[in-house]
Amino acid sequence: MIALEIAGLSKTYGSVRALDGVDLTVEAGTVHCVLGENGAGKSTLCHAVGGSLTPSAGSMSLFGTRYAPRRPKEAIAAGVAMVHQHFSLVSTLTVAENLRLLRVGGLAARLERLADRYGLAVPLDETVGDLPLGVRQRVEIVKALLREPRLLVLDEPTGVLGPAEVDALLTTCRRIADDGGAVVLVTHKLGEVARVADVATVLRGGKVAGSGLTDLSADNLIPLMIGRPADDLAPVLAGTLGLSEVVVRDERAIDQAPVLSLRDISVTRPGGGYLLENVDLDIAPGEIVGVAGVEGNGQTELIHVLSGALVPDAGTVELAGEDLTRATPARRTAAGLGVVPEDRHHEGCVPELDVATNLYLGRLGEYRRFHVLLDKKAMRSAATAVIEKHGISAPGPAAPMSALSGGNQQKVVLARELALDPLVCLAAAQPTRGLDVGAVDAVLGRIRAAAAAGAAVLVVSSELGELLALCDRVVVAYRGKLSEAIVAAAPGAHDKIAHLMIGATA
Ligand SMILES: Nc1ncnc2c1ncn2[C@@H]1O[C@H](COP(=O)(O)OP(=O)(O)OP(=O)(O)O)[C@@H](O)[C@H]1O
Repeated sequence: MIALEIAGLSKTYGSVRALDGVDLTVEAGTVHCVLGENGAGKSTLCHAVGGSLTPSAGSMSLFGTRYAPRRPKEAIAAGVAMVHQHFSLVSTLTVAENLRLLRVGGLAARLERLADRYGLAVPLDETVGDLPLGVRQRVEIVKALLREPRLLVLDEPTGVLGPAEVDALLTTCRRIADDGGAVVLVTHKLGEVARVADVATVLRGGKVAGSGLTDLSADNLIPLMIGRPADDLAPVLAGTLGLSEVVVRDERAIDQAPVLSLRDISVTRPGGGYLLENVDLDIAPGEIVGVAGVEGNGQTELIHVLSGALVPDAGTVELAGEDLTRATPARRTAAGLGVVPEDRHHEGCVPELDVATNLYLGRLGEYRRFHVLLDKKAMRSAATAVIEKHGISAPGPAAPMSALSGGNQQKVVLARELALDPLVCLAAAQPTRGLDVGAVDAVLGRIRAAAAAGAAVLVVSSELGELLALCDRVVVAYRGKLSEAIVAAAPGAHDKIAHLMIGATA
C-alpha cells in the first residue's frame, strides 16, 4: 500500500526553485530516507508534507486519499507527524506541560506505551530549557508519536543525539514501519541510511537525482548527492557519516607551549553540584583537541565559558598569556578566539539579519565609515567572496539568514569564525552537524588547515569517529569533569574513550 504519493511538487521563492517537480512514493511498512546536499530542498519537502508550507505546484495523496494540508493542524488531523530541525517545544515549560498542550486523551497511558514499545522515556517534571539538546530531541519525537501517526516525517533528527539515542531512534523508526506505518527520514549520515532504510531518494538542486534506491551503499549514494564520484573525498569522512571504518589521525609530536589554558574552571549548577568541576585544559598552537562525551556532560558550558556567554564561578581562561575569563565577546574576537556555538540558530547567528552582516558580526567596525555609517556595499562584496569560497548556497549576501537552509547557516557561522585574523584559537561545537558529505569534507579540511597555520583548536563532537580522525588528543566530558587526554593514535583509544563516555573508569 502506498502511504504517501507526491507528484510534480514545486516550490519557488522568488527566483529560487527550492523544489522543482519532485515525485516521491513512500510505501507503508517502510523507512524511506531522503538525502541530498545542503539546500537540496529536503526541509522544504518536509514542510510541504507537514502543512507548514503551500507548494507552488504539484499534488499529494495519503493512503490513497487526496492530501493538500494548508496548515500543520490539517496534516496532524490526517495522521502525519513531523519532527523539524528546529525545536517546537516551549522552553520555559516542563516536559509534561508541553505534552499537555497537545490535548490528547489518556496521556499517561500513551506515554507508558511509548516508553515500553520504543524505550522513549522522558523526564516529565524537568523544564525543557534545562535539558540537553539530545533529551529535548527525544521529547520532540515523543510529542510527534503521541498522536500515533500513520506517517512520521523526521527532518535530520539525529544530529544532536548520542550513539545510544540514535540506536533507539532508528529502532523506533523500524518498529513504526513494522507496525504498518511509514517513516520519511531526512539524514546526512549514510551509516544510518544503511542501517535503517528500505528505500532512499536523493534530491539535488530541488530535483530528484535518484528515486526508489535500494542499493544504499555510500558508493552508490554519494555521487548522486554531490554530482561527482565519491573517490575524491577524504577517508576521514567515514567517522562523521557514521560509516563503519574508523580512520585515526596519525600521531604528531606537539612541542610548543600551550596557547590556550583553562585552569581549574568550575561552574556551579543552580540547584547544587557542578556543571563544570575543576576543569584544566591546555592546547598548543597547531594542536587539535577533541572533547568527546554524551551530550549534557558539561560540553555546552565549556563552550559558553570560552565564548563569554558564561562567567565561571572559579578558574581562569587564558589565551596567549591574556586573561579572558571575564572579557567581552568583542575582546575575545580581537584576541583571536573564534567560537562556533552548538546551537547555531539561537546563539550563532541572527536569523533576521542578512548573510553579510552575519558573516561580519563582531567585526562590523571594519566596515564603518566615519565611525557611524556601515559601508554595506563593501561588506556585501567581501561577503560574496566568502560565500563562494565556502560553497554557501544562498541567494546572495543581502538575503536574510532565515532564507538559508540549516546546513548553509552552519557554513556561515563557521566561515565567520575561521576568518578571524589572527585566529589564535578556534573552539567549535559540533562543527559538521547538519552538513552534507561534501561540506563535511571541506569543513574538516579547513579545521585542519587552521591548525596547520598555527591555531589551537578545540572540537566538541558527539561523533567519536569524527574526533578520532581529526584530533591529536581527545578528552572525555563526564558529569562536568574532563578525563585525562587520550592520544587518538594510541592503541585502543576508541574503546577507552567509549568507556569513559558512559562513566566507566579507564
Ligand atoms: N524562506 C525562504 N526564502 C528564500 N529561499 C528559501 C527560503 N527557504 C528556503 N529557501 C531556499 O530553498 C532551498 C532549499 O532549502 P531547504 O531548507 O529545503 O534545503 P535542505 O535540503 O533542507 O538543506 P539542509 O541540508 O542544509 O537542511 C535553499 O536554496 C534555500 O536557500
